Amino acid sequence: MAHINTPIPSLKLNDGNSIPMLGYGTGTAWYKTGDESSIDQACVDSVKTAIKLGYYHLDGAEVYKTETELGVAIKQSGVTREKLYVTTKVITNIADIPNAIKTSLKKLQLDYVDLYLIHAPFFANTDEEHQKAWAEMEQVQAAGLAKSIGVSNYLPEHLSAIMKTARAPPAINQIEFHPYLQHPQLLEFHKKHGIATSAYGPLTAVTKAKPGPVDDYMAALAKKYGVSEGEVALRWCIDQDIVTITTSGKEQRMSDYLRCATFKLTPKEISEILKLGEGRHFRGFWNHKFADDDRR
Ligand SMILES: NC(=O)c1ccc[n+]([C@@H]2O[C@H](COP(=O)([O-])OP(=O)(O)OC[C@H]3O[C@@H](n4cnc5c(N)ncnc54)[C@H](O)[C@@H]3O)[C@@H](O)[C@H]2O)c1
Ligand SMILES: OCCc1c[nH]c2ccccc12
Repeated sequence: MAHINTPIPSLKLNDGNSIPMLGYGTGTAWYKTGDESSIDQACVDSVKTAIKLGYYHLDGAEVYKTETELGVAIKQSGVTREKLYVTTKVITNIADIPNAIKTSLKKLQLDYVDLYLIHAPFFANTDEEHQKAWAEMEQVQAAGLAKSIGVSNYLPEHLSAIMKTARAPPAINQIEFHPYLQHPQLLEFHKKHGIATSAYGPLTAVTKAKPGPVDDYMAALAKKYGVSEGEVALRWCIDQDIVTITTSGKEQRMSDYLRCATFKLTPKEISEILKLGEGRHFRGFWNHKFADDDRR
């Protein structure tokens, strides 16, 4: 399998740390619904393949029940800790975040994660509950157990609640993002407060939501750049300074998707996809939770 030599670009976060702009996820395809104690060897092998190919940013979560697999793969990869960028997220044990990170680190066989995220805002009903959780995230960071701290699936009202008492805005908000879910108001809020955006589900327009209004244009761009539509979808996020999280169990696809580092879309191409996509709405995750909020 050819190794793509073009380096993945990085983005500087508001805390001074840098994050690689393409990450390999251990949710979706790898999410365990049953018992966590048995090791999913296919997941371990795929993470090792991803690392071997050059995915040094790895995205996990306690709720995926794959932190152990991620830890084993990291250990067996032979790649030094400093070269890797490891994210995990808290939601199941949100009531005691300092303890939750210790449990996650043990499974990951790590001393620290590069990024620790609150997985979703739905555990809290009041500003005070949001603020208490965020204060515990700050405690985890101060203890050196997470280099950067952030959130996921937050809307402006959730971000505003924690920012009333936070020492600094979250470094990043990981959200579903693709041409059919563009969140213009949320992205504007992020920009105003120096919060980076990360995209999950970046391939949605080309994998889950066809047929759709971006299809022909994405196909033409894929032809122009000699890549697949998947790489165009990933590059479209990266070219908007969005940290992009994808995944696959197929080595060929993992390898192909790294080609998104080898070309750049023009500003006109980026805005054309925005324009074609904004007429359609498609949410792959969390339908029941966001409902009318989707266009924000
Ligand atoms: N924070 C959150 O709430 C949240 C939610 C969802 C995902 N995530 C993270 O983001 C990662 C990526 O999310 P995603 O899987 O939605 O991203 P994605 O849009 O990149 O889709 C990847 C999925 O599509 C499949 N796929 C890839 N190429 C394909 C092709 N050409 N044809 C058909 N199927 C193809 C893969 O097997 C994989 O299951 C997850 O693993 C997880 O780590 C986070
Ligand atoms: O990140 C994947 C989305 C997801 C699946 N199960 C969850 C439980 C809580 C928060 C997010 C998720």
